[in-house]
Amino acid sequence: MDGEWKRVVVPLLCAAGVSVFLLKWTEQQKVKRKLQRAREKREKELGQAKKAVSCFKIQNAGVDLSSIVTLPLAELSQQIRGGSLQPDAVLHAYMEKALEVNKKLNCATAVLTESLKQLEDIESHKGGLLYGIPISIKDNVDYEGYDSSCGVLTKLDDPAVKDSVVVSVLKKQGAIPFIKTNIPQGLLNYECSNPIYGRTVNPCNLEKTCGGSSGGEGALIAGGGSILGLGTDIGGSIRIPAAFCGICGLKPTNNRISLQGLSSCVKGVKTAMSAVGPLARDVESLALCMRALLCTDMFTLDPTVPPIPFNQQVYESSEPLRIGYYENDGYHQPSPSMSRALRETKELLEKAGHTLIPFNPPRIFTAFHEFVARGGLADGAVTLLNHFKEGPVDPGLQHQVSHWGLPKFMKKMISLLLRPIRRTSGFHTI
Ligand SMILES: CCCCCC/C=C\CCCCCCCC(=O)NCCO
Repeated sequence: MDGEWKRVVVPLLCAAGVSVFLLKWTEQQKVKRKLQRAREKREKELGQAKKAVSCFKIQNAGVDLSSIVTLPLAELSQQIRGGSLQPDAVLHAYMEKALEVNKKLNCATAVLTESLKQLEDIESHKGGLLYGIPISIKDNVDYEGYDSSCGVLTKLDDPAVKDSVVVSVLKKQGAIPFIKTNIPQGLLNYECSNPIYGRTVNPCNLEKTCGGSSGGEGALIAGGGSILGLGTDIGGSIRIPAAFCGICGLKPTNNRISLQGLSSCVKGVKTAMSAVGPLARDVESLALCMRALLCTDMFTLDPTVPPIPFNQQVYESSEPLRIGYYENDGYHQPSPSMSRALRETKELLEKAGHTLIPFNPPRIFTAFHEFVARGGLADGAVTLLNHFKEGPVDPGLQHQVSHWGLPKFMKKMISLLLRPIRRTSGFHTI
């Protein structure tokens, strides 16, 4: 009897072991293939862009593309409008520069080769505020036919069915979105790395991060490969890469600019919402982008956006302003260099005649832990974690993902244990 039992169970156990191994191996192969497909797609687009630039250069030997990318946005726009520069030359000039910058910084997730087709009827947008201006968009901003990957495998091979409202409006204004830029996985980090497209680095120092989550934008624009870009920001995702890369960025009030057609790994969060905003080399360019976006087309395409146009009068006014500022929010510690920069800015503004008023932002602890962490993970992080199940987690996010994935009773226990020191630890909310 003893021997018979073994003869049945041992092969069964072996078969089960082999099946589990095969299943795991098949899953791993599937993940590898998916990653490879995404990377090959990007390589193909980069190759197509390179070819398009070469062809353009052969056919237009007299055009100096390298001088085009040195022009500030206002001047570039003026020259295109005046006819001394052609939109096709400008687009190819930026494509060439973006390819060069991407080689160094790894900041692109896709080249929108569709943009070359947009040139065919670009003349019909001659009245637009951004007529003929090539622009970059962050990976999570939907552009028809392209993935908005957010750096997770679940969102690959799932191209957007239509343009986001911001892309539609900018196209109507004559802008030509030509490249999508890299992000940290899940858009939840101030670094810029994900397992699909890798890490983007800072153009000022290749050893350093470009910041995140709109890190690809920061790097590409600061490197000279784009003149204007769109990012998104909840807790610093436009402002941090802009600061790290030495360019300008604006996080407008939430829903000042339409959020329709933006991809994310969390759904329905109302307590800490993302905002769309521009990044560029100078403030004037940010203002031009806001002016272009805040138009009837946007208010019609997305009726949830308050129809308040850009206030040119306020923007141009030289009236002295009362400006609120704080040096430290009592929660996130600024580095000494940040404090110094803030003080220097304050002094410059005062010298220019403005009044600077210190204030303490109220209840930062509550804002972060209750609104961002608790609100963002209100379903016990189920939605977010589902996006990480299929494939590799970026090392920069592994720590957080492991915490989010702990069984509920363990989270409760740790939360109880940490409650006495709740002001210095946020674990009980996460
Ligand atoms: C609203 C989503 C929050 C998910 C909760 C995660 C909990 C803690 C991590 C907070 C990190 C927030 C980083 C936000 C970065 C950012 O601004 N991303 C922009 C996305 O458009």
